[in-house]
Amino acid sequence: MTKNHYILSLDQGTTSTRAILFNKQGEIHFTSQQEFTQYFPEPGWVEHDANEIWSSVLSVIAGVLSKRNIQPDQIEAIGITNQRETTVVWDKNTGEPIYNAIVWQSRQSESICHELREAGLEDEVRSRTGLLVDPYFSGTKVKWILDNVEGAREQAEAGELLFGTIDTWIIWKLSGGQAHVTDYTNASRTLMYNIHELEWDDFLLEKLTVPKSMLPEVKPSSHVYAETSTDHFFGRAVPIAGIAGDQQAALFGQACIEEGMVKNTYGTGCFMLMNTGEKAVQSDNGLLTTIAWGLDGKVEYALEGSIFVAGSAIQWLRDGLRMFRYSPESEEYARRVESTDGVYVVPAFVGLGAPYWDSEARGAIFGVTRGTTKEHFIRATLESLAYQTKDVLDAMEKDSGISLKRLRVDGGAVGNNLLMQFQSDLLQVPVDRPIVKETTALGAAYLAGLAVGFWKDKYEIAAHWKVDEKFEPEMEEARRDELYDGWQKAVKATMMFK
Ligand SMILES: Nc1ncnc2c1ncn2[C@@H]1O[C@H](COP(=O)(O)OP(=O)(O)O)[C@@H](O)[C@H]1O
Ligand SMILES: O=P(O)(O)OC[C@H](O)CO
Repeated sequence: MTKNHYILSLDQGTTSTRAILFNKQGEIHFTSQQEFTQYFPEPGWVEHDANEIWSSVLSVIAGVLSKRNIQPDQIEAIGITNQRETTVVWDKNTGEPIYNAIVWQSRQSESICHELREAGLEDEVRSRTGLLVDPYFSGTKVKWILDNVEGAREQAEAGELLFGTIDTWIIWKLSGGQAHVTDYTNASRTLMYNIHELEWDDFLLEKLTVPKSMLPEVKPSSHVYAETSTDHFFGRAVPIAGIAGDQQAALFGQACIEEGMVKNTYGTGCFMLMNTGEKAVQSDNGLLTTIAWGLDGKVEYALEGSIFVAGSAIQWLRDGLRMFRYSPESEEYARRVESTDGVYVVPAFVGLGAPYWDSEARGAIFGVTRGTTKEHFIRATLESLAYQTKDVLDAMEKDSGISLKRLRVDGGAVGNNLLMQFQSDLLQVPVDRPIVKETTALGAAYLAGLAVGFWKDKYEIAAHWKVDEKFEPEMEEARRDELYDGWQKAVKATMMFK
């Protein structure tokens, strides 16, 4: 009997690591998932242990292979997708990280950003990288590590340290230290990469005082970068053939391959991306310009609205306030009330991202009365995901001149039907949830599969996309406007309170 063949996708997210096997039809054959520790050493700081992340990768790979008795020769290639911007610096000789991974959400490099702004570098940063001066991106995190870890700068200058986003770290480990590599999408999130010239930017590296010797080689998103070292349990060299930052991977997995197509992912944060084709559209409304992928010998771009806190607000209700035990229960509670009764939660726990970019804002709650219950509170927190999405979509429509016809959605929180319906009501456009919700992992699998001939081209892939449920707008526009007006006032007040 002939054996089935698969692409193994490794999705290293902010809160968990997943390994998913995809078959030729782009369907999930098996998934293994593991959560790992979140460290909050100071208010507004978020860190991970890079070694724990690596262990979680090994454990989920073992999970998919052993549970389904998959032989390594059934894996045609590996695709990697990752939480972006999260920064690891390690010693080239020992392979040991010299500090925790500084997570994309973390604010500890705000004072470095302040200095860059004071030095008048905002326009240079924007025109070269498509990004803003904000602690979100990797560049100031690398500088923070070099400035704060004893001996790090000397070691970096002696060429002994390597920097990587999580894709780079995982490939370094999987290849037994053979490959120090990333792809265009991840490089485009570092604040150190020129997205037009497609090279590390010497001017910005000098301003950030980051030695170029630390940086990985940048390659297309679909490419054979390395092979797994036989030390790991594959027992044979499996090609690592796809890399994309998780939001770009989701854009690809959602088959948003035509200009003007948009997806929104509801995970820890919320990220809306619009494919802008070969044009790098610069935003006048607080969005980012980023590389969508490097494929078929060219680079395509996207406009992005990055929301820092989305599903993590639900986790905060669950773990911080202990309002329920499982995130999906948020829907049951929210359904027990007709509305929030005027309560708004602005979850600016680590500042506000797009389109406001206010690093110093912190979370706020408005409209609380003696009649406010836990149910109102939960509903208001869920609704905050949809309101933040509307803020970003309005900016995107202005920048692109395109008005959205439908929104493709994915990520952990799209299982929440109340949220999806409210999102459609608020945007007044249909929201389409696909059958395969793991579009991030799927996008990385597609990129890897294309590099090794498992799939022919992106059109074959796009034909796999199928809708599971469509949410149509039901709310009257006047009601929608009234609700959104309240949200805008709440955000304004949040930003004033410092
Ligand atoms: N039914 C649900 N309703 C609301 N939020 C949910 C629901 N299910 C999961 N979530 C949230 O989604 C997030 C997990 O999504 P996921 O895409 O796995 O995140 P990430 O890739 O950022 O780690 C968690 O923050 C969780 O609280
Ligand atoms: O891990 P996620 O899915 O929340 O994604 C994180 C983003 O890549 C941050 O830019």
